[in-house]
Amino acid sequence: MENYEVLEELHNVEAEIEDVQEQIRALIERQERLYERKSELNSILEACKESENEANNASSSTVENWDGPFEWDSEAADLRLNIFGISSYRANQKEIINAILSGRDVLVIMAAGGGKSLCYQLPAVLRNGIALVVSPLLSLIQDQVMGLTALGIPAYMLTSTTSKENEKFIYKALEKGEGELKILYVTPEKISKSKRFMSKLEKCHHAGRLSLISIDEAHCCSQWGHDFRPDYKNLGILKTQFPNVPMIALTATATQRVQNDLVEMLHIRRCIKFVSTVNRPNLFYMVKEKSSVSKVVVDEIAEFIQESYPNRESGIVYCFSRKECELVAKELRERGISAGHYHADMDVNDREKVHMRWSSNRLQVIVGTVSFGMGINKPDVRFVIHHSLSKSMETYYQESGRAGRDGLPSECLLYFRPGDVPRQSSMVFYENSGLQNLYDIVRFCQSKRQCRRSAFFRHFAEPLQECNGMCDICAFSSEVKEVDVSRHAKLMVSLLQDIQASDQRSTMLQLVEKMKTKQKEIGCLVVNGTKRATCGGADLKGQIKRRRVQSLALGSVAMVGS
Ligand SMILES: Nc1ncnc2c1ncn2[C@@H]1O[C@H](COP(=O)(O)OP(=O)(O)OP(=O)(O)O)[C@@H](O)[C@H]1O
Repeated sequence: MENYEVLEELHNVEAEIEDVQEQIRALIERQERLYERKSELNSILEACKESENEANNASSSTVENWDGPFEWDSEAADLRLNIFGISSYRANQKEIINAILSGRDVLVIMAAGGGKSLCYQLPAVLRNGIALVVSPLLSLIQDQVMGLTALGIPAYMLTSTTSKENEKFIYKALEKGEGELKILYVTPEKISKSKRFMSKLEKCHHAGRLSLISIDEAHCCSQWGHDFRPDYKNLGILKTQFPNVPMIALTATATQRVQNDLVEMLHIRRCIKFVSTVNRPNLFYMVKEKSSVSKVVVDEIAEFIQESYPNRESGIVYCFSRKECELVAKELRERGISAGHYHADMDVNDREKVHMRWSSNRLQVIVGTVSFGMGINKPDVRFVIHHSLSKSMETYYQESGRAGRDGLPSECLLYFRPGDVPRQSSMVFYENSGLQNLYDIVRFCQSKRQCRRSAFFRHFAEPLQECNGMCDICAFSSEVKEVDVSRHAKLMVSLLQDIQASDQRSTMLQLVEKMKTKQKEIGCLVVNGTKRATCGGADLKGQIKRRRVQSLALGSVAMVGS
């Protein structure tokens, strides 16, 4: 081949590469627009399904004035003030209570700390008979029973920890109406596994003494929710067996899909729905870049706590793994912060001890995995720090929402680094929409422009509200410099495709090394257009591989780009 021929072909190839790059750029832009449109369409679809459901259930769309007046108004007000010690209702509480007392089934979506408990506890006290409350966690139940007992309300629980004596008392109260019992808490397992309990409940109902049924943390019914509990699936039996007993289902968060799902599963299609805003105006949301050096991350967290909370105000630090959680707690202690770890691998007594020490302010910080979750009722948690990102927007909303339940200003700080994405993606890979949910929160973390609060509104399909400078984006919106990293991204994708085509495996760090070598090799950044791996084939293995490649690409592109 002559020199001039080589040069000519080189020019042609370069021109073609430029052409391909242009096309890729256009395609990526189009893909971005399509993603946005897809999410808009999904929201519209959910809204359509919702209005269809409402049209089918004519009664739930009937506008009724749940504000009153009702015949029980003064008795309810008296109980609220003199038994519960609450001077006025919060948003929706009165309406929910009235709907329940009118005998209707009710679905309540109310943010953490909004005051859901009063919505079923007050009607339970006001109505004759016994109210059944299904709640997912022993600790949650214990807290509630303790609180009610302190108010002088006869509340009991029937769980594995109930003494024989109390069990006898409860069964007598259910069967014969003897003794004073107003509110009975059980876990969902009791409903699905104890025939004896169900038969006593049947007798109670038969005698007209079952006043209402409350399903707490109702999102656990839906496998689309963030805390699915298989035993919640069987709770539909309650409405089937006791159709005329009003049921109230309560949760802090439920997307439209979860709401539809749980209404179906609990057989309360004609329920009245009360949806309060997801907005927690007292929470300040911020995302910080996480160093790849773990010591630096702990240094920063310790500094944040010591500087912002010198009076040992309470906080939570969420970690990804049990090991990490023990290590971070130890390192915080070494930096002078009183911290204890909490995870599912610990002995129940040790776990309970840490929880109690933290609840009574003897421990400032609890460093936990996701298992430190539902049932945390501490109202004065001033900060929730995520040492690693959560697996979805919903989970993050729930976990960060444990801050500031007393309504006072509190902070939610999330440490994000792209390198944390693959370890989360391997955990959520087999969950319904697991990767999709993970990528939503990755977008939340990587966003340099969108108000954090508005991201929650969009996620829960709620109209936007003012943030009032209560997130890092709105408070410190500095100049965002745009850098075009598409060439890096293309190179990375081509590397991943090569790896996939040759059936190799690679960690994130190996990938970064490969990327650096490749960049050195070629001296400039071009896409290897000729070595395209075939991603076709509808078999599961192929799909799984493709999704792995996508998930790696998402983390590593950002890593190299940053
Ligand atoms: N109307 C009210 N006025 C003042 N305080 C209230 C009112 N209603 C409830 N509270 C208080 O607010 C706090 C939170 O209430 P509650 O525990 O019922 O919240 P929740 O909605 O169940 O939250 P979570 O989902 O986090 O469990 C409690 O201390 C409760 O006594």
